[in-house]
Amino acid sequence: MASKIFVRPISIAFNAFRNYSSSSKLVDVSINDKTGIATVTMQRPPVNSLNYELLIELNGAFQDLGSKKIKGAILTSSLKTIFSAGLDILEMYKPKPERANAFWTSLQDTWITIFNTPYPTVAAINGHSPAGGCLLSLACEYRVMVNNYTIGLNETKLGIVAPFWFVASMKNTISNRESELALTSGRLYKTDEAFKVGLVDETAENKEDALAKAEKFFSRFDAVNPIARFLTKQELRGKIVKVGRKTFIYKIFRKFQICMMTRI
Ligand SMILES: CCCCCCCCCCCCC/C=C/C(=O)SCCNC(=O)CCNC(=O)[C@H](O)C(C)(C)COP(=O)(O)OP(=O)(O)OC[C@H]1O[C@@H](n2cnc3c(N)ncnc32)[C@H](O)[C@@H]1OP(=O)(O)O
Repeated sequence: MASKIFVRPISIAFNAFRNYSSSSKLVDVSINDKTGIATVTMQRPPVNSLNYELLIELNGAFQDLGSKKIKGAILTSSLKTIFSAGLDILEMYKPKPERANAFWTSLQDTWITIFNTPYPTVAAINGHSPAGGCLLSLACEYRVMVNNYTIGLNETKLGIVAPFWFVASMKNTISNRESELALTSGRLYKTDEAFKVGLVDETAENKEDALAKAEKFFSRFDAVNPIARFLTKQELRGKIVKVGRKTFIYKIFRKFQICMMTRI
């Protein structure tokens, strides 16, 4: 039996941008009472493009799950053929500086939250997952992807530069060499190709199969102390988050991105 939990309303999560708040539910969160597994489902048709509101809801959902006793969380999509199309291009087209700032902050915060959860995470990638969609899946600990879709950081093909924390997330998952080849060419991998290089950990026939495989991943930790597990995760991922969040370069880079966005 699955119980629903409410995602924090956008207006409360980010009062400074009340004008942009939305009451629509872009993220569904359910927790299976029997298994203790949470499923976080993005539901922003047509392509789950990541706008400010969706990011705020996603961040809130993963943060709230930190206060629940869950076994793990699965990130997936309600759409038939798309996991997420990445950043909402409309957010990058002539935005107001405040909106651009809020958008980038929400993107970075969401990445940090998912990358750093105390509980295990799996992306059940049930559709195409370019750019920011790929980033979301890389923030999870494990990826199961349905056959015959595409995934990757294709920014160079769009004439844009993937921020260094996108790159760091890729390098945290596949080799430096493969990351270089993939990022410089803006490669989108098909599911089987992504599996071969380790960008995804398992392939699946369909969404149900992906969810079942995702659930199975959590059983690896049945005999593991959750605090020891989390501290180990932090040991492995902490440096990347620190670089992503605090450095001077990060601040400069963000200013640069916002500057680019507001000038286009
Ligand atoms: C991108 C230029 C911005 C320049 C600004 C530069 C500033 C610096 C910023 C630096 C940013 C760095 C990091 C960037 C990360 C990103 O995530 S960028 C976004 C990258 N995303 C993509 O490349 C995906 C593009 N979309 C697709 O490949 C396909 O749409 C799909 C996801 C595979 C789905 O295909 P299909 O099922 O055939 O549907 P479509 O008909 O193509 O699309 C349906 C409608 O959805 C709209 N749409 C698609 N993607 C997006 C998106 N990312 N944002 C907003 N809207 C999107 C598409 O236009 C269709 O709309 P309608 O025509 O109105 O139906």
